[in-house]
Amino acid sequence: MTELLPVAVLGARGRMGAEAVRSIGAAADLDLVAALGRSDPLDTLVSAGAAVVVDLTVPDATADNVRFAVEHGMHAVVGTTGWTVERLADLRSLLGSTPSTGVLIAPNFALGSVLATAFAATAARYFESVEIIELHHPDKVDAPSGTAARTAQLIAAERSAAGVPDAPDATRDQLDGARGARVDGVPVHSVRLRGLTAHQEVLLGGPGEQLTIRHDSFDRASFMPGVLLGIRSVSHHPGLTVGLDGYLDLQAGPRP
Ligand SMILES: NC(=O)C1=CN([C@@H]2O[C@H](COP(=O)(O)OP(=O)(O)OC[C@H]3O[C@@H](n4cnc5c(N)ncnc54)[C@H](O)[C@@H]3O)[C@@H](O)[C@H]2O)C=CC1
Ligand SMILES: O=C(O)C1=N[C@H](C(=O)O)C[C@H](O)C1
Repeated sequence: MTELLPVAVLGARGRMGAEAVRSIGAAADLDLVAALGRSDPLDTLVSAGAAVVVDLTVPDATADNVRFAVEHGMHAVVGTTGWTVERLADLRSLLGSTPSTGVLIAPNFALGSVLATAFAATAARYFESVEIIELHHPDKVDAPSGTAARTAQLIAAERSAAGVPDAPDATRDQLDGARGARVDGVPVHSVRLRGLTAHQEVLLGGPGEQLTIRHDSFDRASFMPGVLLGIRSVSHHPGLTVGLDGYLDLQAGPRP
């Protein structure tokens, strides 16, 4: 009989955590050994024998949770936002001392979102202007979304590598925030609206034309295949991977 993979969820009573607990519980190859909330001690991960820890908590807690997991020889699959450049650097250096441990930081687990971000980064080489609008439920604590920040970073890197000049913007007179926040120079606008789940549009403009790349998660079920893929794959990807695209082959196959 094949051994089940022991998995623990942090943030298990949150919106995403509860969905992940259900999906892991329904997976025949996974064994949910712990489902922890905010006041449960992290030592439970060790006594439960978790091999993979899934972090779906809050930006203030996630870095310490992942540090604990790595220091105790567990792989981590992280959906929580709040991973600044400094936090990622600290994690990379920690992982340097445990080379067989894998950590996946996935700003978005939905396949469509991962693809939309990749398409937008490619398209951004060819358009003069690019702006991001992300739209979420009003219970979200962070803005801009992790997905929008990641998309902006990838867009900026592609534009810089391709030598695309900064998008022109003649605005001189504005109310604070009217032009959004800048992430690596890319304007990001955050909408919070009851009824929404998680949505993003990348607007690309050139002379006489516009391309809009939009992704919608209508339900948190959209994130679950990516969470399960992360759990099953993380031990095969030692070190730090940022973005689920690191576990996917997004290149087009051979043409017929
Ligand atoms: N990567 C992805 O595809 C997705 C990522 N997210 C991100 O996941 C995170 C959680 O989102 P939601 O579930 O909507 O939030 P939520 O607020 O519903 O859930 C967070 C849960 O974490 C718990 N918590 C806080 N500190 C904790 C700690 N130290 N240990 C254990 N549990 C702790 C809270 O009590 C709460 O139950 C956010 O950062 C969100 O942006 C959300 C959806 C998809
Ligand atoms: O808080 C959410 O809901 C989401 N958070 C992630 C983010 O900030 O990008 C992923 C998705 O957008 C849902």
